[in-house]
This record gives sequence, structure tokens and C-alpha cells, in this order.
Amino acid sequence: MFEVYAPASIGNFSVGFDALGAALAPIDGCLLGDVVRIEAADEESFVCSGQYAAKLPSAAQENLAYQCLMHFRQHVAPEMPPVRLELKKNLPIGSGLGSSACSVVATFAALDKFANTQLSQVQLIELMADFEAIVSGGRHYDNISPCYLGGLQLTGDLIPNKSISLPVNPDWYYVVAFPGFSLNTAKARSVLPKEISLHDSVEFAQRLSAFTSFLLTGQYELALSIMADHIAEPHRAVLIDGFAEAKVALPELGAKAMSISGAGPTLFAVCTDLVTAEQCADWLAQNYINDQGFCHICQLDNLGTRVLENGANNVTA
Ligand SMILES: Nc1ncnc2c1ncn2[C@@H]1O[C@H](COP(=O)(O)OP(=O)(O)O)[C@@H](O)[C@H]1O
Ligand SMILES: N[C@@H](CCOP(=O)(O)O)C(=O)O
Repeated sequence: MFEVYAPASIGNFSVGFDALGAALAPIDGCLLGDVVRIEAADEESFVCSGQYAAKLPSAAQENLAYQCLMHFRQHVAPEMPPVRLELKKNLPIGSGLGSSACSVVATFAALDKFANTQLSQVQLIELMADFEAIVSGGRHYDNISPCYLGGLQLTGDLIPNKSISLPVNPDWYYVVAFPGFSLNTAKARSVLPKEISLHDSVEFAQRLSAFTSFLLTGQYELALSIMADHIAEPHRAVLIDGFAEAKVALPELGAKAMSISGAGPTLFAVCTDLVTAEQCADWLAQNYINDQGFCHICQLDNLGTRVLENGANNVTA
């Protein structure tokens, strides 16, 4: 028996719609993500437990983790002995924290290890993206890749091995606040324009390439100074109660950048010192989240998906 943990992630990371994502590690040491427990069994079975299990369809067939198990058994490792697979659903659904990616990544990583299939990075990421695409209304890797590999990942089909790891200033903090209500990713994708103008395409390319160049050359302040999302944020902001107020308040408190995490409704702020991060977290706790919500001050999770050595007792949202 072993357990695999997959971390929450910030899709888009403001400047990289569908192409840039970051894995999250709360600085208080808790684990923010899904866990898959797998063991050999006499008969195959699937269990979904955890804080958010009840928010998922009760039929196993509608659970992404079960669908991944069925696919793996039929198409990847037909000889694998029966397993008991348990998804501990610790991330809220429709949160903008890469919840569906988390379940898919943890499940395929656990199955690959259990069956010793040794799929390559590209094979695994493609397989994971296939299943993320089933529910999110589009094929994108910006949750899958950071969730699997950790860190900040520039990711997509054009990129060899699907992903390039980018450096960030280790002193940056990411404040993430899930307000306690959900926003379906497919719905939040449906409000986006199907085409963007030549001007906007050029500006998007410039911003993302400059941002990555600044990171790669250690010019972190310049990277932060151009962190903005003119592609998705303007269209999604109206779907998120409290976004407009946070967009004004967090920069006033000293956040260097602020945007929607993934498709929302989680918001994130980038801060360059802990005191400012704490002030932003306090503001979000008082003004943005309800009693179902939560707020974490994070840094990057550079480990990505991994086997848990000592159980998963400290997993929390
Ligand atoms: N294990 C799973 N984890 C998350 N979502 C799942 C899972 N299995 C099925 N789903 C369904 O996939 C959809 C995920 O919604 P989405 O808005 O894409 O979530 P997120 O943005 O948090 O990944 C929901 O309709 C949910 O019921
Ligand atoms: N690039 C995607 C990211 C969706 O992230 P999620 O956490 O909301 O699933 C998008 O912006 O649609």
C-alpha cells in the first residue's frame, strides 16, 4: 500500500493563459491537494473519501479518478492485479485550484508506480491532459504539468517534453483565497472570446515571453511589473463576486500582482515579503471568503506529485 499526493496549482499564472501554472505549498506545512491510496486487493474497488467527496457525483463512473483507473486497466496495463483505489478528495470542486487535475494526476501517478509501467513524462502528461479535458471544456496543461512536476511550468503541446520549468524568486509568497463558492471551469471558459485581435495576440506573446525572459535572467522585479492578464480576467471578473474590490484593495496593501487563479473563483496575490502576504491574507479572510472558504499563504511546491512517506494526516484545505 502507498499514498500519492498531488498539489493544488494556479493555472494561467496571470500572464500565461492555458500555458503557465504553479504548484502550491502552504507555508504552514499543511498539504493542499488530493491523495490517492492504492493497494492490491482480491477484487477491484474504488472509494472516494475526504472533505469534498460529497460534492462529487456519487456514481463511481462519474468520478475522474475511477475513469482514469478504468482507462489504465483497459489500455495501459491489462495485466495489473485488482486494486483498491481510494481518492481522498481534499480540494474543493470548481475552485480554480486545479482540483480535477489533482485527482487525475494523483491517480495516474499512483497507477504507474503500482503497475510499474514506467510511462515517460510525455506519455503521462498527455494521458493526464486527456482526462482533465473531459470536464474542463478544453485541453490545457497549465494545471496538469505543475501539479505533476512541481514549481512554475511553461507548458503546452509545442514544448518538447510538454513543459519547461521556470525559476522564481524564492522570497515570493502567493496568497490564495477560495471564497467558498464554486465556478465551473467549462462555464468560465465559455465566456471567453473565441478569437482575439492581432494587437491582443502580439501583446500576449510579448508579455509572456518578456515575463519568462525576466525570470530566466533573474530580473524578478521587472517580471512582477508586467504581470497582468488581459486575455481571460476581463471576461471572468464579472462572474466572481468580490473580485473588483480585491483588485483595488490587494495592490493598495502592497501585493505586486493579483489575478484569478485558473478559471476562478480562487484569487491569488503575489507578495515579496511575508508581512504584506499576511496583510493580504487577512483582508481576503475578512472581505472575500465565506464560512466555506479558506485562505493560505504559499510558496511554490517544488516537489510536485510524490509518494507520502508518513501518511496524509496533515492534509487540509
Ligand atoms: N475527482 C474529481 N475531482 C474533481 N472534479 C471531478 C472529479 N470527478 C468528476 N469531477 C467533475 O468534474 C468537474 C470539475 O469541475 P471544474 O470546474 O473543472 O473543477 P476544477 O476547476 O476545480 O478542476 C465537476 O463537474 C466535477 O463533478
Ligand atoms: N487555463 C485554464 C485553467 C483552469 O484552472 P481550474 O483550476 O479553474 O480548473 C483556464 O483558465 O480555463
